[in-house]
Amino acid sequence: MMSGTVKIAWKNVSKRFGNKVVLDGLSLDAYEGKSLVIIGGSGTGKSVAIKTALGLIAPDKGHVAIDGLKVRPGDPSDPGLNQIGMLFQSGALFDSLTVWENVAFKLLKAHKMKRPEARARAIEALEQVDLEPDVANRAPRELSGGMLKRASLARAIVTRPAILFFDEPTTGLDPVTADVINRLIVRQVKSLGATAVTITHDMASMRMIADEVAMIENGKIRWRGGLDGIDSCADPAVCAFVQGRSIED
Ligand SMILES: Nc1ncnc2c1ncn2[C@@H]1O[C@H](COP(=O)(O)OP(=O)(O)OP(=O)(O)O)[C@@H](O)[C@H]1O
Repeated sequence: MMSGTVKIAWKNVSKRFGNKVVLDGLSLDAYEGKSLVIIGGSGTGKSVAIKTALGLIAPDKGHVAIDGLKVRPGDPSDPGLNQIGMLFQSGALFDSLTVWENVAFKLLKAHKMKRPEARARAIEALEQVDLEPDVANRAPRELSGGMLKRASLARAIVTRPAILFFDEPTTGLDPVTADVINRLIVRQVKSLGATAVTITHDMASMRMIADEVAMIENGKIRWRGGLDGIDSCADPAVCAFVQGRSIED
């Protein structure tokens, strides 16, 4: 088990939709400056867990704390929520704005930054995801799928957030773009000290980016540990999942 300062803590979080229990007393810590990867079968509540930390879904029971302070869902002044950069699975950009305006959206709107400075920051973020500065003035519809994903990632990191959430960042990407994304996640954590929480089904990506892995099953954490625990098959269900076998095999 890891030690250090707890940045994000899910404390006994439960959430149901109708009569479907999705999270059932989920408790999990994400440590400062570390990369936590969440794995688990489809529909087990991984995205819902992240959305409770983003303040987008309010738990029925329990709570999420950032820096020891309870997150206030929907409150734009919440100090924890303001530290978060998020790469959504869809990663949609506004087509009415240029790429740089999309990337700098939060700097322009929330931080009220002047346009030349915000544009320079956007170009810097685009460079970090290996996109050329000439992409800045283009419309999102002129970009390929992989370039869009990179631009969405640039938007997530442009505010230099202390916390980054990635929901399936490499899904549907070619191996080269997936590698850029993986390296970027590692760089954000290792050089900039960010805390990263990533949901992924991509086991190669998990191996590249994880300091620790947590597996969700039936709305709670089934297992957590390092990659060594996966390789030594500390929990047969986890190693079956990672190897892509059903547990009956
Ligand atoms: N806003 C909502 N209203 C109703 N049901 C929801 C809502 N959000 C999620 N769910 C349900 O909660 C369950 C868990 O969804 P979630 O998106 O967290 O799964 P996941 O583990 O991220 O799955 P996947 O790996 O397929 O993305 C699903 O059955 C989903 O339909």
